[in-house]
Amino acid sequence: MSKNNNYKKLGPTVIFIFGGSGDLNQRKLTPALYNLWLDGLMPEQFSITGTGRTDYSDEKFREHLLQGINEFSRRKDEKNGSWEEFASHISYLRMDVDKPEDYNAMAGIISDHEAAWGVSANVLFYLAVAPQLVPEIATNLNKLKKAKDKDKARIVVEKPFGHDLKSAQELNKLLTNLFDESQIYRIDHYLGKETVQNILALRFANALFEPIWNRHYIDHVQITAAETVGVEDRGGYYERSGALRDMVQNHILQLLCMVAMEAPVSFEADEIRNKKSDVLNAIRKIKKEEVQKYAVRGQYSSGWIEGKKEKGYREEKGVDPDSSVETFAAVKFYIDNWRWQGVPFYVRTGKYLKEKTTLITIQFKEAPKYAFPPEASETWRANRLSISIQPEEDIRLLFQAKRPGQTMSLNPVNMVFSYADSYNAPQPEAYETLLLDAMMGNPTQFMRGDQVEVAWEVIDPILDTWENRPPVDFPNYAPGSWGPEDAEALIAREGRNWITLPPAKKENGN
Ligand SMILES: NC(=O)C1=CN([C@@H]2O[C@H](COP(=O)(O)OP(=O)(O)OC[C@H]3O[C@@H](n4cnc5c(N)ncnc54)[C@H](OP(=O)(O)O)[C@@H]3O)[C@@H](O)[C@H]2O)C=CC1
Ligand SMILES: O=C1O[C@H](COP(=O)(O)O)[C@@H](O)[C@H](O)[C@H]1O
Repeated sequence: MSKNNNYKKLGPTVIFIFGGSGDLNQRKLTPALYNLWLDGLMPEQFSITGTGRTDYSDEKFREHLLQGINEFSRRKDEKNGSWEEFASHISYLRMDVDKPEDYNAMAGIISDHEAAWGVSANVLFYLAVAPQLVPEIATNLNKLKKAKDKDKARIVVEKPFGHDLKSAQELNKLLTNLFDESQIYRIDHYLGKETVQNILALRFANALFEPIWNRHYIDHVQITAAETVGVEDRGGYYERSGALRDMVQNHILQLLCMVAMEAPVSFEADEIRNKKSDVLNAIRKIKKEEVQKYAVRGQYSSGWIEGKKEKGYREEKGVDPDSSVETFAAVKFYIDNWRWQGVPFYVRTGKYLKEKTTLITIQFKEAPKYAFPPEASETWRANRLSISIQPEEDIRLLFQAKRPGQTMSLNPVNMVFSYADSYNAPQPEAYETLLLDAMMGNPTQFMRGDQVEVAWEVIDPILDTWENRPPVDFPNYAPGSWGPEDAEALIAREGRNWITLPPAKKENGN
């Protein structure tokens, strides 16, 4: 959003990353800042300080981050001195967020930079830590004079925001007591993905989809966010989270909002957020006694993927050997408003699934009258719009076509828009877009407090029910599968099936 529209040169900025020694910083945040710097989008004067309890020297910390650049960044270290120059802006501060005295060093870092630069700097506090640490950090930050400067200081809070509705409400209350709402950036990195932002362009910059984008023409919507990795080293975090909190409460509900929202009248931050809030408010709350009908949970066992034996979730580091935390979740939602009444939205997400794919499918209804001979085609459900968010980045419109030949034989074909074929330039990563937005003070693609709370209201009954009714059949899916059988049944009993897509280039040759 920020890049072309209203990019302006940023003022001197001091960045602190709480959780600097953690996975997110190594995997996404530092690579994003590095790419912004390579693209000339970082401020002229800036510093980045990572924090954590791990005992790093500045040098070791930079080495750790360089590994992340080489493994995860869209641009690796080209060994031309760029990384060294960028890394000279990075330092490490060993601190425990629970110790108020450790925050004094932060005040010192800010004032040292301001003295060296001769200006009052902007400060970005990025909280890349588990939600239970956020209240402590926010309370301690509030004692720093600079953090209270609403024109200069911003606080980015990672998802999940809170642990449930109650804690999210408490956290919102705490943060808005301590800081001005304009300083608080609740991040959901899916909102920074190019392909996600493009949903707004697809829907609201084209007139052709709107007339059919409703219950009269759409049979159902599917959202799949599948990963081929397990929880890796994040067992400690995941044990307090699970798939529903980690992915559905935030990323998946935000995707659902993008598909289901009404047209905004402007691109003002609050206008977009209001339209999304309307969707979240209209999602039917699942009654506790109906959770089993609407939601399915799963946990991966040990098993083989690509010739390699993988551990079951219960054997992962930091995980309780009897854990009932779900690594897979599928839910059927309904949105009770005029546009979507009666249209099911099936969503699913999980670790160690068969494919890495984030895919939104809009399945249109059957043709009202099929004049072709029945043998012409096996399917009447041929009209489908597939929005591939990642790793394929394309949009496909599936429709029936006549096969060449003397018989009337039909088969579905795709009209494809592919990012790679249409644009040469590499796409920025989500965190690049969002970090730039946060530095610029553009909150459009961040969550407002009320949105987060309503999303918890949607999820809480499922969480409560699952927590109070431990699963009897865990583990219940093998790595490399599409999750538990019950997830297939959730959709199959309504005469539908989960849709996955082959790479676009292979699909049309049939
Ligand atoms: N990893 C990812 O791909 C993504 C993560 N997120 C979110 O980011 C957040 C962090 O996740 P992730 O990086 O994976 O988690 P990690 O467990 O890898 O990192 C947690 C960080 O918190 C720090 N920390 C924990 N306790 C303290 C303490 N008492 N004092 C100081 N620092 C502390 C750790 O530092 P140390 O151990 O050195 O003390 C570490 O740097 C989560 O909310 C997650 O949902 C969001 C999107 C993607
Ligand atoms: O927020 C999270 O997202 C990642 C998946 O992000 P993606 O951009 O690679 O799709 C997920 O692995 C992680 O568990 C979760 O915390």
